[in-house]
Amino acid sequence: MASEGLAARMAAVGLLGAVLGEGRLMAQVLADPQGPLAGLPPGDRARAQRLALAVLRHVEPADQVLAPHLRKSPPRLVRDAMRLAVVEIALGGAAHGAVNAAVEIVRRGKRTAPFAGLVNAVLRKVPADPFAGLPPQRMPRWLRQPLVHAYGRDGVTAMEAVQAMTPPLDLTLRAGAEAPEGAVLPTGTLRLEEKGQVSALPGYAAGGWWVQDAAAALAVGLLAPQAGERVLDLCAAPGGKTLQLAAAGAAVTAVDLSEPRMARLRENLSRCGLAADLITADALEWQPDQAFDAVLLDAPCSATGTIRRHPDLPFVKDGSELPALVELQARLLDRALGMVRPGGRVVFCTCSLLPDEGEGQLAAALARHPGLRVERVALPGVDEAWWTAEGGLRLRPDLWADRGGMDGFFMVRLGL
Ligand SMILES: C[S@@+](CC[C@H](N)C(=O)[O-])C[C@H]1O[C@@H](n2cnc3c(N)ncnc32)[C@H](O)[C@@H]1O
Repeated sequence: MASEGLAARMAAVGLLGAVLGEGRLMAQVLADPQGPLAGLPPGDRARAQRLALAVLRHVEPADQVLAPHLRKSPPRLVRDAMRLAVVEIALGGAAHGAVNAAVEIVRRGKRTAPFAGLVNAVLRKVPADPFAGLPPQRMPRWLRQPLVHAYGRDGVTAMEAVQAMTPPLDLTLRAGAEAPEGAVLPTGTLRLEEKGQVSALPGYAAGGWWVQDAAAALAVGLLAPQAGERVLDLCAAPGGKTLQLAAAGAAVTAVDLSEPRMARLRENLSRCGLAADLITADALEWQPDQAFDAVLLDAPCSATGTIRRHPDLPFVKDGSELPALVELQARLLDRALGMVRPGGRVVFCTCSLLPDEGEGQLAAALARHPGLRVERVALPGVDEAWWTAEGGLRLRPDLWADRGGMDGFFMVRLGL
């Protein structure tokens, strides 16, 4: 008899194979119509995704639990099925269900079936609290090293502890909007612990809120758009910040290179009853007719600040894209500075933990543009300690750790 939840667990193991075995990003695998979730009902899809993400947050400790019981490494699918069972047990799932499912998944494959006995024997030895005393999963070396240099060993361990947690769901609210029940953070973001389906939450259809991490929501606060101002959102899609700018009453032009991402921005604007001028173009080439009062540049980056939401990233990326990204960010920032009127302002931000994509970009921009000033503005709920000596905001996953943390970001406002 197929055990309950088997289809979702098999799909989760399929997702793990795609990420850990084939080096594909989770977002790509989820969007693949032939991918491991093909044909699954929505509930199973969501469960499979949740389980795979949970395993990706704990691969290292799960392997530490399994290692003493394995003389040699079993085939990938067998290992992933065992990792899944260990993580389920660690997160409080019923051990018998998790173990039976892993055995069944392994039994179904011709090549893996001979390992069913081993899987059963090993998983029956897993204690009720398998991760007790184990450190959280570490970030890969290419990333950890510069982070230890920037934030110290304890700082990085604190970030890793938050990255091991399931992140809360953060919503940016419009004034007076109907919203689900949650905790309002000091910066105004509404935080929900229990997620479920986003589109089923109160107020979704009315469009009074949208999903956006608490840290990401601060960039628009820093820009402080005024009603009627002409604001350019450069690298805008899928548009969490575009919506904020439009909701503030600014006349927004949103530019992004990616048509599929722009389609999502269009949908988001339509659901929320907001408007912006959308332009699909390369920001390195596109030229506006007239300068803007303000520009928000949310530049493409390593996204290392979002690992708690995208735990696949450390297994897929190796840091080799970094030099090209750093160069692109600098070119985009120079473009942004050229599109704002004298006396205007630019906010530069990246969802990266790496100083090369944040503090380093600020230092380099100040050196390239001698007239540029860093502007600090009062932001409700923002701790004084989050500002850097140079006037940027350094946001880290371990800030508000007891409330569920926040994405890593660097942001700075520049005045011309
Ligand atoms: C960090 S994401 C932007 C997130 C967005 N601001 C938001 O709040 O939802 C970076 C974006 O930059 C876009 N991008 C990358 N290179 C670009 C370029 N040369 N010109 C325009 N957009 C670009 C990507 O398509 C991606 O959507």
